[in-house]
Amino acid sequence: MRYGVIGAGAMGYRYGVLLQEKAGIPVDFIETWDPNREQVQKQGGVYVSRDHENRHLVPINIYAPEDYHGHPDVWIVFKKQMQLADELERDAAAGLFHPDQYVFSAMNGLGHFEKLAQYFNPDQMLAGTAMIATVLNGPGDVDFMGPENGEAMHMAPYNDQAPDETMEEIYADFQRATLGPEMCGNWLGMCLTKVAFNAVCNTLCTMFEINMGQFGSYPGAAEMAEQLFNEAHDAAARAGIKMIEDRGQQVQSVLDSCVKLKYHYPSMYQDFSKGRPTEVDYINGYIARLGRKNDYPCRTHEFVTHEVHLAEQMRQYRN
Ligand SMILES: NC(=O)C1=CN([C@@H]2O[C@H](COP(=O)(O)OP(=O)(O)OC[C@H]3O[C@@H](n4cnc5c(N)ncnc54)[C@H](OP(=O)(O)O)[C@@H]3O)[C@@H](O)[C@H]2O)C=CC1
Ligand SMILES: CC(C)(CO)C(=O)C(=O)O
Repeated sequence: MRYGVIGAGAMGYRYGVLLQEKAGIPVDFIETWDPNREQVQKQGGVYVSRDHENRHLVPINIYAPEDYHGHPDVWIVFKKQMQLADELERDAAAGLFHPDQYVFSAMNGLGHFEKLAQYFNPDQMLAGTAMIATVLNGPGDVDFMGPENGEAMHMAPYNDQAPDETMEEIYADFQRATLGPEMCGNWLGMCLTKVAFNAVCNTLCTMFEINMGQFGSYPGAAEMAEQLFNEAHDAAARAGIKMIEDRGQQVQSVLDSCVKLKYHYPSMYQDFSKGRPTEVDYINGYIARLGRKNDYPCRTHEFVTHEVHLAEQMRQYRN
C-alpha cells in the first residue's frame, strides 16, 4: 500500500520515515509550512537523528498540496489540533482526498476525528495514540527520541467494529515499520486514556519548563498525577466512556514514561518554548468540558488550562 503523510513535522516524519526505511513502503509527504518543505527540497531530504546521534539525510518526496497528484491508499495525519481544519480544507480544495482512501491519525488531544469525518468515510478511519517521543529541531531536521524498537502505539477502528482487511494491512505495515502497534476496540476510551496521560505529562512539564525525567524526579509527581487522573476518570465514567487503563495503571505509566523518556520535552513544551499556542484546550480543556457536560466539574483541569493560557500570554513580558 502507498501512504501519504499530511504534516511533515516531528510525528509525520517519524511515521513516514520508519514506514519508508524499515518497511520499504512508498511514502509521500504533504506540507503546508513553506520553510520546512523548501529546506527538505534544498537539502534533498530530511535529517534524522536518534537521541541526538547518527544524524543522517533520508531522501523523501515532499509537496505542497496544490503540487501533489498522487493517490495514496492511506493518509496519515499529524498536525497540531488548531491547524487541522484549515489543513483539511486546503487539501480537499487541492483534490487530495478520494472515496477509496483510509485515514489514520494519532494526534494528541480530542476533536480531530469529527473534522476528519467531514472528508472521510467513518468506516475507513482509524484512531490512534502514540507513546512515541519526537522533536522537530527545525525545518527538515527531526530527532527520534528513545531506543530503536522502543516505539509503542494503539490503534482502533473509528466505527468500533472489528478491523477490516485494509486496517489489518495498515496494522501489519506499522508492525514492519517498528512502530509497535497494538490493535484495540473502543477508540474513544483509547484516545481519552492518552488525553489523560498528556494532561499530566505535557501540561505540567510545559508549565514548569522541564523534561519528563525532571518531573518524574519530584517526590510529589505520583500524587499530582493521581489528582488529575481521578478527575479525568470520574468525568469519563459519568460520560459512559470506558478507559483502557485504570487510574493506578495510568499513574504507573506516567512514572515509567518519565524514566523511559526522561530527556523528552513533551510536544506541548516544544510549542510553548517556541512562542506558539499550545494544544491545552484539546487536552485538559477537553476533560474539563466533558466533566461540565456531565455535571461533574473537573476543577483541577479547569484551573490548569487557565494556568497554561496565562503562561502563554505572559511570554510577551519576557526578555
Ligand atoms: N512530538 C511528539 O513527541 C508527539 C506529538 N504528538 C501529537 O502529534 C501531533 C503533531 O505534533 P508534532 O509532530 O509534534 O508537531 P509538528 O512538529 O508538526 O509541529 C507543528 C507545526 O508547528 C510549527 N513548527 C514546528 N516546528 C517549528 C519550528 N522549529 N519553527 C517554527 N515553527 C515550527 C509548524 O507550523 P506553523 O508554521 O503553522 O506554526 C509545524 O507545521 C500533535 O497533535 C501532537 O500533540 C503525539 C505524540 C508525540
Ligand atoms: C511523547 C509523549 C507521550 C510525551 O508525553 C507525547 O505525547 C508528547 O510529547 O506529546
